[in-house]
Amino acid sequence: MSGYFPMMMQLNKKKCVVIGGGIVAERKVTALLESKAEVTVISPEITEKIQKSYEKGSLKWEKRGYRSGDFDKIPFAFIAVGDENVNKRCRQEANKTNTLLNIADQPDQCDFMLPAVLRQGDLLLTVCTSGKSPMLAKKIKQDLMQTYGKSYSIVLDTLGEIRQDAFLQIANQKNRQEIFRQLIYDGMVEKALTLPVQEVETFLMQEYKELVLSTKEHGSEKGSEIEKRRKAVKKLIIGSRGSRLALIQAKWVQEKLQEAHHGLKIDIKIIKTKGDIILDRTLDKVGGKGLFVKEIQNALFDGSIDLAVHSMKDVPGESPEGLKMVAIPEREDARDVLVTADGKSWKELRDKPVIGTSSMRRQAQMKALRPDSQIVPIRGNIETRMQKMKDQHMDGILLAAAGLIRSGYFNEKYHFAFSEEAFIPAVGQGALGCEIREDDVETTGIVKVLDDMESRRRVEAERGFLNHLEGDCHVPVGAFAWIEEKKLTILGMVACVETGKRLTAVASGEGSGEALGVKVAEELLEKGAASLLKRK
Ligand SMILES: C[C@@]1(CC(=O)O)c2cc3[nH]c(cc4nc(cc5[nH]c(cc(n2)[C@H]1CCC(=O)O)[C@@](C)(CC(=O)O)[C@@H]5CCC(=O)O)C(CC(=O)O)=C4CCC(=O)O)c(CCC(=O)O)c3CC(=O)O
Ligand SMILES: NC(=O)C1=CN([C@@H]2O[C@H](COP(=O)(O)OP(=O)(O)OC[C@H]3O[C@@H](n4cnc5c(N)ncnc54)[C@H](O)[C@@H]3O)[C@@H](O)[C@H]2O)C=CC1
Repeated sequence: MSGYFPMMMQLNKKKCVVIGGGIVAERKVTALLESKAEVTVISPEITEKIQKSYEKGSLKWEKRGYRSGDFDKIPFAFIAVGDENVNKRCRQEANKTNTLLNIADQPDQCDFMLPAVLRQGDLLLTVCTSGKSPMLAKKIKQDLMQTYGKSYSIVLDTLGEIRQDAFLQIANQKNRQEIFRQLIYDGMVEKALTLPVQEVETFLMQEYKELVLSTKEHGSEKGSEIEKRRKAVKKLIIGSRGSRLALIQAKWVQEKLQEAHHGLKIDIKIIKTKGDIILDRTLDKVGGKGLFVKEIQNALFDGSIDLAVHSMKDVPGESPEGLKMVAIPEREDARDVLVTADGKSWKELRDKPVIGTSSMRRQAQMKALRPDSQIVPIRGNIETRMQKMKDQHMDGILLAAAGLIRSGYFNEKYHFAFSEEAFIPAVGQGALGCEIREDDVETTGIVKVLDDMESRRRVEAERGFLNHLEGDCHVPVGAFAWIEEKKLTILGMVACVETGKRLTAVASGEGSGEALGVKVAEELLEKGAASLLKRK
C-alpha cells in the first residue's frame, strides 16, 4: 500500500516555480494556471503554449537554467528537466527552503505527485497509481469521462444550492441528511442526468421542495424557529457607502448575519451618495442629512439591494413609506472625542485653539467649554479629517468615538473622550440601522436577529426627541438615552451656536422610548428652546 496522502489544495495566488519548459512542464503549468497559482517558469527554452501564456501575462518566465536560490520563499516547485544533476541540486535546495518538490522523472524523490484529473465544473475526479503506471491513470480517467459527463457539473451545482438552503430551512441534521439521501440514492439524481441539460436544475429543485414540505409536515421541523429562517435560495445584497468606515460597518453586519444563518450568501454593493460627492461645503449648506442615505434608500426601492446599513446619526426623521428600520444592532460607544496631535484634553489646549468640526452641535458645545476656541469647518472621512488636522495645523478635531473604534484608530493617549453629559452626543450616534423594504418578509426574518432591544429603545427615545423638535443638522440638538435596571433615561439638549449656551432636560420612565423623547422635547420647548433653534 502506498503511503501517499490525498488532499485537495488551494493554490490560489500561491507562488509556484516550474523548472523546465518542455512538454511535461507545459502540462504542469497548464494545471497550475487553472488553479490560479502564481507561476514562474525557469528554463532556457519553452514550448509554444507556455510562450503564449507568458505573452498574455499569465505567468513569469526567466530565460535561463536553474540556479541555487530559485526556491527562496517558494512553497511548491516542479522539476521537468530530465537531468539527474539538476534534480539533485533542486532536491538539496528544497530541503533547506522547505519547498515541496515534484520531480517529473524521479518518483522516489518527489514530496508529492500529480494525479490524472477529470474536472466537470466543481466535480474533481483524480486518479493516481502511486507512480506505478501513469498511463493507466490516464486511461482510467478517460474511462471515467464516459460515465461522468457535463451534466454532473449542473447536478452538482444544484445539489450545492439545495444543501445551502437545507442548512437554513431544516434544523434537524437527520432530516437534512434524509433529504439528501433520497435525492442522491433514490434515483432522483439519476433521473436528472437523463434530462436535457437545461431541465436538470428545475427538476431537482422541484423534487427538493417537495421533500422539504413533507419533512415539515410530518417531521420535527414545525417549530417557530424554522419559520424564522430563510425560505428560498437567494443572495442577500447589502448596500453601503464606500468609505472605509461604512464598509467596516457593512462587513460587520454581513459577518453577524452569516453567523446567525449558516450558509447564507451575502454581497456588499457600494453606493455613492450625494454626501460622498460634495465634500467642500458643510452639510447644512447643501441641504440636510438625508444626503448620506437617499441614494441607498433608492437602491432598496428599485430592488438592487435588499438591506441598507446606515449610521443612525445620518438617518433623518422616519423611514420613507415602504421602508422600515428592521434592526438596530448593539450600539457602540456614543461619545464624542477630541482628537489632538499630542493628546491634550480640552482644558489643556493653548489660548484660542483652532478646532475642526462642521457640526453645529459640536461647535456649540466646544464653545461652551472653551469660549475662546476658533471653529473651522472640516469634512470628509475620518482619514481625511485627521490628515487635514495635521496639514492645516489645527489644535484638534471633534469626531465620534464609535467611528474611531470601529476603524481601529481609537487611542486613549491621543483621544480625549467627553462624558455624554459634558458633551451631549448626536441623536443615534454610535448606532447602526438596518433598513429594508417593508414588504420583504424574507429579509425581515433574516435581519431581525441583529436587533438589540436596549439599543433600539435608546435610539427610539433620542429620535422621538429630535422628531418632536423637528430638528435637522442645521439645528444644534443632541440627546443621549441610557438604560439602568430596565429604566430608560434621556437627556436632551438644544444649544446656541454663537454663545454655546445649552438648554437641557431629563426624563426617566419604563414605557416607550419615543414617548419619553417627546416628553423631554416638550420640556425644552417650555424652557424656551424654540428661540434657540435656528430654523432655515
Ligand atoms: C510519478 C509521477 C510524477 C509526476 O509527474 O507527478 C510521474 C512520473 C513519470 N511519468 C512518466 C511517463 C508518463 N507520464 C504520463 C502521464 C502522466 N503522468 C502523470 C503523473 C505522474 N508521472 C506521477 C505519477 C502518477 C501516477 O502514478 O498515477 C499524470 C497522471 C499527471 C500529470 O503529469 O499531470 C499524467 C497523465 C495526464 C493525463 O491525465 O492526461 C504518460 C502518459 C502520457 O503522457 O500519455 C507517460 C508515458 C507512459 C508511462 O511511462 O507510463 C515517467 C517516465 C518517463 C520516461 O519514460 O522517461 C515518469 C518517471 C518515472 O516513472 O520514473
Ligand atoms: N512526470 C511525467 O508526467 C512525465 C515525465 N517525463 C520525464 O520528464 C522529463 C521532462 O520531459 P519533457 O518535458 O518531455 O522534456 P523536454 O526535453 O521537452 O524538456 C526539458 C526542458 O528543460 C529545459 N532545461 C534544460 N536544462 C535546464 C536547466 N538546467 N534548468 C532549467 N531548465 C532546463 C529545456 O529547455 C526544456 O525546456 C523527462 O525526463 C521525461 O522522461 C516524461 C513524460 C511524462
